[in-house]
Amino acid sequence: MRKNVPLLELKYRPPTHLNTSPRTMSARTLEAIRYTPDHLQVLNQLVLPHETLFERVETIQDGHATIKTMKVRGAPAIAIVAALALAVDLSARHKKGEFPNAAAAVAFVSESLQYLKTSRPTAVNLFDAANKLLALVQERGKTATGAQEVVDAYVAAAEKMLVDDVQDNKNIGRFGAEYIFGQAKNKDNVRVLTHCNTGSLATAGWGTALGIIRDLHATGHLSHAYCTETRPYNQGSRLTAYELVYEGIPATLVTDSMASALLRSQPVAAVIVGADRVARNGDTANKIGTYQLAIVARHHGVAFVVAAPSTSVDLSIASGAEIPIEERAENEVVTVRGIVVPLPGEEAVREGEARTVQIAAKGISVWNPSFDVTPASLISAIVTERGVVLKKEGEDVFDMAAFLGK
Ligand SMILES: CSC[C@@H](O)[C@@H](O)C(=O)COP(=O)(O)O
Repeated sequence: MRKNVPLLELKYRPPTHLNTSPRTMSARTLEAIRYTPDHLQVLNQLVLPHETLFERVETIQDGHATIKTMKVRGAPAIAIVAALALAVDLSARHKKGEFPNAAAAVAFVSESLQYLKTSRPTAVNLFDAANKLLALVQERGKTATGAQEVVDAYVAAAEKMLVDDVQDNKNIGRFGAEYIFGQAKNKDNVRVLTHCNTGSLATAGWGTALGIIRDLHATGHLSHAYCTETRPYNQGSRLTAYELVYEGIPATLVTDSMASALLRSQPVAAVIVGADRVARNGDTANKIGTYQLAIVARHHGVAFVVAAPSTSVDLSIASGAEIPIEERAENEVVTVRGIVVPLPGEEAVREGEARTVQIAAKGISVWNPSFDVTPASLISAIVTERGVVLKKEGEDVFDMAAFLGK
């Protein structure tokens, strides 16, 4: 067996005042979305891990801005925040008597969903949720005698999305953990690598790829998790690392450029990632850097597992070539945000203060695609809440339509 090389261990500890979730499988799961009827608060992920700041979302404009600026991010969480932002806005307007009849409420829902869909382009969950909610409200509008029935139907469906996502994630966690443990060669030393953030902060709770890691840990089958930094936005070092430390899961942070060296030096059983959109053939768009991890995993004979709810599957597209890839602002690449820490010998001025600093040469041009597409041929399995999708013997692609019975 290969010797374990000690790698940089996570240094910071999360604040102790964070809220905990009452969900059954872990009393310590973080939450990004706090919702009670008529009241929505979203954890501002731009200031994590240094600050815990919940911000109120009252209107669809608030919801749109929260998603676009990535205060909330992660495919399932984006969809749920959009749905709930409209739920609280719709209810408030209805209470003020803004909808004279059912048709007016349906029209407002339709326009609002159209607007919310313009917040971010790659993750399909937002579009899937918006289309389902619109269809439901249009149907209800046909028989409703007043706006109240339309509002009630919309709010109930949006709230159900929040509840269902947690349960779906727990099923993904269970199926994925069984699959990875089942195929691991060394069951006494199951190590996994993950990319970006796919945990409680990226979903309604629990997480997809990180949900599998939680499940492996909860069942005593995980030896160690590695998470990438995930440049340029650092969802790995800021958010996944935070969740792993918070939950007490044995974990080590690596920079993105260390993945090949890690897979050569450690007995990693699987690379596990989330998805923003899965095409009919299984090609998967996920956070930039996922594709190169899949190539590295293939080179080292390591399983490459995608974990996503079926709401991330877009059966309307044949392959990943049709997935729109969001390009984001240059400043995400040339700057980093953090808190001031004194270096040895340095005077500790303004220690702990949040700062954004320029790290690249001024004037350099930047390309900042937020996602890339991993071809199905490099993916070993796609884990959904309905089970594990595998390729047929000798085939290079998945049949997602057949798996979903469509
Ligand atoms: C369960 S979240 C799955 C993906 O959405 C996640 O891996 C990812 O790529 C998130 O990207 P982000 O740009 O942070 O929204």
